[in-house]
Amino acid sequence: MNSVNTDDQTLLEIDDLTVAFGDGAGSVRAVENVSLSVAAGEIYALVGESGCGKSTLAYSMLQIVPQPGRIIGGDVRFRGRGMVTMSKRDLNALRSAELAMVFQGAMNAFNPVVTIGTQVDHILQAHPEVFPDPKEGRNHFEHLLELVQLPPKRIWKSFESQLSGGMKQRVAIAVALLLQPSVVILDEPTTALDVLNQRLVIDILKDLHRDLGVTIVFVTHDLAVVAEVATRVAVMYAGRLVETGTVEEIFKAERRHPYVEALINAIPSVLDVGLTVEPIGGAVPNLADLPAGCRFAPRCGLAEEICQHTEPPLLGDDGGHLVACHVVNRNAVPMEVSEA
Ligand SMILES: Nc1ncnc2c1ncn2[C@@H]1O[C@H](COP(=O)(O)OP(=O)(O)OP(=O)(O)O)[C@@H](O)[C@H]1O
Repeated sequence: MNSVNTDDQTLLEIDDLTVAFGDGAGSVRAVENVSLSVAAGEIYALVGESGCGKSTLAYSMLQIVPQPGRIIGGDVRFRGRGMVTMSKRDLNALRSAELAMVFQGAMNAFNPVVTIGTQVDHILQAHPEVFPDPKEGRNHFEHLLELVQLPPKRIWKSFESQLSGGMKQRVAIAVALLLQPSVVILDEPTTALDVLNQRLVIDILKDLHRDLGVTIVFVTHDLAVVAEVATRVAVMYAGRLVETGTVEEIFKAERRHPYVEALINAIPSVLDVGLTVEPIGGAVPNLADLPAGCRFAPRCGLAEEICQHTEPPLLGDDGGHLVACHVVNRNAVPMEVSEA
């Protein structure tokens, strides 16, 4: 398991955030009343099955929620500055200086008709404030390519079509780091890769964190990756947070959300001893037709009467390990409604 950086300076705060797609009766809330905070130096994982709202939450961190999505409640703060009402100009400045994203399917992120080097030069020309001397910027990019284990000279002259999927993913990571952001957000960085490239990307994320000190937020459905890379975890289910805590708290805790328990049991590689794999029965509910009460109740072996009609609050202890489950929390005292 990984240690948590003791520098608890908060960089990114999600405060009671709600993001909706569509209007009126057809509207769904992909993210609902989510609060969490990411401290400098963390590797923060957003986890959950497909459709739980992870990507939407990640996009919210940069204020790039795609249409017809919009933030209808709460705020996102970077170093204490509210981003939801920030001017476009300030947002752009903040994004290029502090926040970068590697999108899901980064393989198609490049312009196919110009070389990678030319694309990097364009970024450097657009941001002379970061590297007044473009040579310095190029040297930095070469260094980043070395960190992502790619040959700088060859990559500089390459067109996208000359790179494998795994190489493109790593070039996309290097490009995201070009302007020396404080935080890089990666959406499913290992998902589209074969096993060898997944392994490589996991190692590279750890190296980048160690060598550059960059704060990493990544979206994944793979708890095995979380166990190996992350320091802190937020687990989402049907748009809501169901559990947050350090990696140790999530994997070792006795008080754990049944959904997280099920995710862990579905992935034997993250377990200490050889328990059998148990796929999670059922599916994430349609956000337009949510069950009353706990959203996980229809799939939950622990569900009781209260779970059928009352949404469980996220409750925690002083350590910040929070769980939203009536049954699991019943005997854990003292507890208070709290933010992650
Ligand atoms: N562009 C969109 N238009 C309409 N609804 C959307 C759009 N994007 C997301 N949603 C809604 O938000 C929900 C959550 O989507 P999101 O992509 O954030 O989930 P996710 O957990 O990242 O899933 P995945 O791993 O499949 O990307 C979707 O199930 C859908 O209901």
